[in-house]
Amino acid sequence: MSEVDHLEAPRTRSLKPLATLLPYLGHYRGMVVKALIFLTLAAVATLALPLAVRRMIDHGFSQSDAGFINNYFGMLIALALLLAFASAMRYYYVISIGERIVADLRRDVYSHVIKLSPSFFDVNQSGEIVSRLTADTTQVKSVVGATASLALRNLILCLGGAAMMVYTSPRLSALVLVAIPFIVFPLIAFGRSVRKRSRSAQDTLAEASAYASESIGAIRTVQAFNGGPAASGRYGDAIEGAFGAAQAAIRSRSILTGVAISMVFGSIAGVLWYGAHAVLDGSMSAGTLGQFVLYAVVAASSLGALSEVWGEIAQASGAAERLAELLAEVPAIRAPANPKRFPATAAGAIAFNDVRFAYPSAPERSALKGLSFKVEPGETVAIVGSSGAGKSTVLSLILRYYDTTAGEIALDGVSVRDVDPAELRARLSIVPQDVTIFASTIHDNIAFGRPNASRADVIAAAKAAHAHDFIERLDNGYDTMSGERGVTLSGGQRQRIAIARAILKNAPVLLLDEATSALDAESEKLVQNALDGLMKDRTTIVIAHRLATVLKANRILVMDDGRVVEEGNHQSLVAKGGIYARLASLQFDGKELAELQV
Ligand SMILES: Nc1ncnc2c1ncn2[C@@H]1O[C@H](COP(=O)(O)OP(=O)(O)OP(=O)(O)O)[C@@H](O)[C@H]1O
Repeated sequence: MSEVDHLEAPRTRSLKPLATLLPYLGHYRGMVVKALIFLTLAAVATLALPLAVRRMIDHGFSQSDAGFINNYFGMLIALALLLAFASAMRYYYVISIGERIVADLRRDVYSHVIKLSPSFFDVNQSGEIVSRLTADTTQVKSVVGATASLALRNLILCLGGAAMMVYTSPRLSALVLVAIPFIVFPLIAFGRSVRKRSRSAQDTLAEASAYASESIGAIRTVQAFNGGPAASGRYGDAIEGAFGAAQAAIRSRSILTGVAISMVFGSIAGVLWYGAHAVLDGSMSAGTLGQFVLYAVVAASSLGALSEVWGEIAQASGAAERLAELLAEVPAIRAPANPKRFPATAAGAIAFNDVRFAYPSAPERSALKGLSFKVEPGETVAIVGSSGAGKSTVLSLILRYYDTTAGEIALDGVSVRDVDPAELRARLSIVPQDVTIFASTIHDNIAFGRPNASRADVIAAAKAAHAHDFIERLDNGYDTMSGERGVTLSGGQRQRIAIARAILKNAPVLLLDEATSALDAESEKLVQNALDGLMKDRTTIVIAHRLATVLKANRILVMDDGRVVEEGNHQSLVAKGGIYARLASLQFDGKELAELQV
């Protein structure tokens, strides 16, 4: 599947997707074998119990032999102890395997998802992906753990019970055989409807979860627009929808259970009635009838249990399919088979050569339409242009979040497509407009691009970013936890953390998306000073929103509709009276501009 495809609800109804889990089980062969041994042992012990019961009825009671009774009771207790031990061990191994596998699966799915390119996240909601990571893996866990063992145990009991029924009394078994179609047919019919309804309940719930995670993530916007009641209403409707779907599944399932039990036990009563007559006319011993009935109960109740777990297994199969889909996503951006290397000493020269590009999620609309420009090593180039001109796209393509549709982008003379993306990104630092602060310490946030950096390096970077003073004033200094999204930090502080992060990474090329949000004069000055330090001796491409930035740039590229339409410095471009002059007069402080033009 290509990465731009939207993930869809699973279509298959088979249990095949569960095969995805086999390689995981394979890693724990020893545990699986032990689980199977104890499972079989427990089932065999259960099946042996009726044999002892029959002996007791036929011989024990009739001969009134106390020693005989003692023997059989001793056997019975030994069997019960074996059953208890085997069941305990089975539980231990089976549940451990379930937990182990789901841990592996979660780790693999997360490691895979984190490698997928931005184009995948353009079309798939992050809430839905997280729901797969948690809800779907949990469902798989319940199956690999409890449910699979329950199914297997009941299968053994059902088959073993049936075999022992035939062994005990072929005549009565033939009667049961006649009843089987009446039992199996409704099971199959209802089983299907249960599966269909459960899947729709699951899908509805996934949608509701995605909505909840989106609105909780944007809680400020929701509250600012008094969107709470509307959001609650929408979520409530979604949950009611999920409840309705679950209710339908429950209804089918309870009908299934009721029908199965009444068919099974109805048949048993019929057979018992026939058997009782056989005992009366002397053609069968009471013990044999008792043994047969016990086996019939074992076989029938395990069949009933099988019908119940079937629904769960089918649900987990759907979950496994969704996870398999996610694991099958191929990252759109990968390292070539034989990646080229950049020159050992990084100069930081960037060249766009007739680059054309349309976002994979909107292939019919070109974002860049033949863009060419060069940035020399150490140069600072400001990009300006109206909203939607393609400025952020330029940065995204240098970072190779996406591949160009046509044309080439080169760093230090090597096409970005020909190198390992990790090596490319090691040479680039980005300070984005919307800074991400992870729920971690300030130290870890600064060291995000260099996790092994020493405290001294982190402090040096923070000082250069003019962030040290405010960090020192926090309760725990560099060890202060920033909130889930760094909510405790102000906009200017967050930006300085991002600048410190970039300084610590010390890459030869700096990509800067200037924040449009108005910082107060003091913050702005601090951020600007921090940036000046960062831009020194580095190739810098900056999406400029401030007059100070364009004045400092060696060159200004003016973009419009995916192309460079003007190029020069501030004075020459203002003098030209074109797009830049118009943009500048709107965007930058009019008074300052007027002074400059004098
Ligand atoms: N992830 C995306 N998927 C699809 N289209 C996109 C995506 N990001 C941007 N675009 C489109 O590409 C075009 C260029 O967008 P870009 O973000 O590069 O503009 P910009 O000049 O940075 O604008 P702004 O100054 O408003 O940030 C726009 O038409 C935009 O709608």
